[in-house]
Amino acid sequence: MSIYKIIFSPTGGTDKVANSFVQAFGQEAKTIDLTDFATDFHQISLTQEDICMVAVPSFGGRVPAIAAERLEKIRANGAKAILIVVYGNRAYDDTLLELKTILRNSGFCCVAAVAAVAEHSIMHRYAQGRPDHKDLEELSQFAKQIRQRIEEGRIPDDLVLPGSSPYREYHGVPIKPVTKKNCTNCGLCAKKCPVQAIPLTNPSKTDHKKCISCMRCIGICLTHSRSINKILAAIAANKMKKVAVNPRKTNYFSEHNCRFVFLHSWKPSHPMQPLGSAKIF
Ligand SMILES: Cc1cc2nc3c(=O)[nH]c(=O)nc-3n(C[C@H](O)[C@H](O)[C@H](O)COP(=O)(O)O)c2cc1C
Repeated sequence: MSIYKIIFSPTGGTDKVANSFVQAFGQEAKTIDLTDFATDFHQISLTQEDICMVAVPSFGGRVPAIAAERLEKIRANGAKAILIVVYGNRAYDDTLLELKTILRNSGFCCVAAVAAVAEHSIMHRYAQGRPDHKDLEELSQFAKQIRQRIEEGRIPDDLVLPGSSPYREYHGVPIKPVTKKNCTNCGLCAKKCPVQAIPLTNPSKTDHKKCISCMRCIGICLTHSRSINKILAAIAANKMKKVAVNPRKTNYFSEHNCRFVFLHSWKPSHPMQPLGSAKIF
């Protein structure tokens, strides 16, 4: 039996949440990086004994299309999946439901799910500093309970998750990173761009049609040479104010026919709120 972290985390927020799960399983995990365009995902074949934490951010209330495309290529052969969706305090809409559908089609057995909050990777004023230590402690408690359930063979035949189909429409956001004059053409952003939108030798020629605005190139640039239009970002952030400003709590799902499972030893660190909806993302 192997533990896998199957992850799409352009700027690291999703990874923080996934790691708290992986650690709670107390066994070293193998990483399958869904941002890596060079991996042949068709070659990945798992077994029924394997346990996988599958973690993606919510982009526009959906699974990022490129992550979905790569997940669909994996042959799971009944491997168990714990679904982890991370969002920037607006809403995750249909992301969990979509992820479940993708994973089931790839042959995963969906055991449990979580929707957690991390700092918004475009509008950093939302969910700043999250996941915080309370979030991570809660997540780790939940992960330990799920590990125990798996050991005892208590696996739901159908994990009931929020969301509806047809899924929320998402056509990307108009905020695209650009290159500043101090760029050294080192090529790191091109090598790490999940969708190969940046040419290796000329980052200023970024293909905005391919770009998914994931913000990875900004986060990893050693010379801080990539940025987004701050005015556009501020306008978008203001539009989201009503739905994203109050801290949301983590949602946990682990039982057949049960929407939110509150564990007895578990207390929410952030107030309950209805899922928000905003016109942008
Ligand atoms: C293009 C894009 C779209 C996003 N859409 C949403 C959204 O619909 N709802 C939300 O709450 N957060 C949204 N976010 C915020 C991310 O889900 C959140 O910041 C997440 O932690 C990013 O994952 P990462 O740090 O692993 O890259 C979006 C971020 C990006 C870059």
